[in-house]
Amino acid sequence: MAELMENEVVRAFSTYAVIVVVKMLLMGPLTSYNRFARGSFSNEEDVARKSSEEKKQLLKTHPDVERVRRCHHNDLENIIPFVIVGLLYALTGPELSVALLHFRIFAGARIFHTIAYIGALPQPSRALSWVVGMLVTFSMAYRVLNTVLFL
Ligand SMILES: N[C@@H](CCC(=O)N[C@@H](CS)C(=O)NCC(=O)O)C(=O)O
Repeated sequence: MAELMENEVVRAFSTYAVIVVVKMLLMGPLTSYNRFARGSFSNEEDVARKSSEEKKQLLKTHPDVERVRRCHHNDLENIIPFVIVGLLYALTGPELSVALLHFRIFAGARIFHTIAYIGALPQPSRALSWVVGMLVTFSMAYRVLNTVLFL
């Protein structure tokens, strides 16, 4: 493992994988913040100490909370495949400059996707960032299959 970490591409991958995973993890606290700020809870036990009138108000969805949840869900759909495919890609021994280009574009695209989603920026800004991120993962998947295909 320590030897593997001496490989520059693996180190670059680890860096960008952690950046996008931490970004994704932060969607949880952002959801919680919005729940408290907007008064929107989804479980009876979360509002157990409130009066029944308050409970009725608080046990409701709020568009801002749902937006962050959808953004988080979209991260799960895209960042998990990036981490799995990206690790395999890093192990195929690509050129460092090409690998860095993949990792940087993906990280930039996903950070922009979050800004576009949370900030409700006009489309196609979010769609384009999603497509760019997905193309990076497909490009890495192509290289992995091209290198190791064994059916
Ligand atoms: N599961 C996604 C698949 C397609 C997708 O990821 N589209 C991008 C660009 S429009 C997106 O940001 N979708 C919004 C979302 O996943 O909530 C969806 O339901 O939209």
